[in-house]
Amino acid sequence: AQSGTVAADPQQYDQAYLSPVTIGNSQLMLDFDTGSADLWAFSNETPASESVGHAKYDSSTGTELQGYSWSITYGDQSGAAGNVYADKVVVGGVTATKQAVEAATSISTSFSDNTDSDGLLGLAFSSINTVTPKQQTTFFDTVKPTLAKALFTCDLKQGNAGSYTFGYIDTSKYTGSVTYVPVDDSQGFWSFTAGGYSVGSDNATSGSVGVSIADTGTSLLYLPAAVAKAYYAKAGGKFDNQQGGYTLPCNGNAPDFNVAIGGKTFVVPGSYIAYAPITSGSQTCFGGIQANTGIGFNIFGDVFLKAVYAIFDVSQGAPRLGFAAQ
Ligand SMILES: CC[C@H](C)[C@H](NC(=O)[C@H](C)NC(=O)[C@@H](CCSC)NC[C@@H](N)Cc1ccccc1)C(=O)O
Repeated sequence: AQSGTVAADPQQYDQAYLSPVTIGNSQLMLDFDTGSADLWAFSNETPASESVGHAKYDSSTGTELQGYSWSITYGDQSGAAGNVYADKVVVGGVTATKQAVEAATSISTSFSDNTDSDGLLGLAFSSINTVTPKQQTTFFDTVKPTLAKALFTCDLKQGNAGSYTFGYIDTSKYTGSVTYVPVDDSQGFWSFTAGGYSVGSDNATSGSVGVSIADTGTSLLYLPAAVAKAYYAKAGGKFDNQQGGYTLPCNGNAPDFNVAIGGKTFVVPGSYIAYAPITSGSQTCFGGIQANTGIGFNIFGDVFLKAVYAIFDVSQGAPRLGFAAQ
């Protein structure tokens, strides 16, 4: 049975985390994304003008799935599209001998401009994979039957290399016990329900954060508008239309954000919420907590995930998420 671990290297401000992946004979840095289910990469089929500075998948090692195609759009209106190959994919020593690899023939500018990332490796449920005429499986679903345990874990860090594991839980990566919560995979996401919250030291959690997805491919923590408002009221922040979100002082006094999941309280340090100066050298920071307006659910992105050890587990049949403090 297979198991393995791979580094997750942070970009500036932990905007995204990139991991080395071998596809055929190509070495690429991919953004592992539990919020989508396509494995796509810059390729020899991507226009040169769109792939400057990127490593590219050389599809000559793959077997083209004739007549297959893919096209994906993300919440930030970015996206990509292209053709499909079956090829060998290796992540941290775990091998998928015939994985659907989606070679991009067109890519939106936000991906072309981010030269650290050579594509995405989707880890949501394969039910939202975009390949037609026959939907394909994610890397995790492809290797799942061969894994020692049908699960993968995520250990992201603030400003430091973290890791993903496949097939095993690294008990040295967390403290205390793991709290498991049920996952509703009906929309293809790792969706769970978060409970009450509190700001700073006042521990009387109030309200209910509600339906949330765990999304390693989203940088920030998107919460109900009322919760974001309550946080920034305590943090001395304000909604800045020009910045398109809440900002707060970068002065190191941002209060922690506490949220109950499965009856256990997890703490997002205030230092993660003073996310990044709005312009370099500014004393005003863009907030790591923003309102989920227009999304319809909360997104527990990297600002939250780097505060915990997360276990994406289908070993029990029904999918579940495990969280532990790190
Ligand atoms: C507007 C598109 C909606 C959101 C929907 N798409 C999705 O839900 C896709 C699969 N997932 C996503 O757009 C989001 C989760 C839902 S947010 C509304 N996760 C993937 C995102 N983090 C990938 C990414 C990584 C780096 C840079 C940018 C984007 C659809 O196709 O209908």
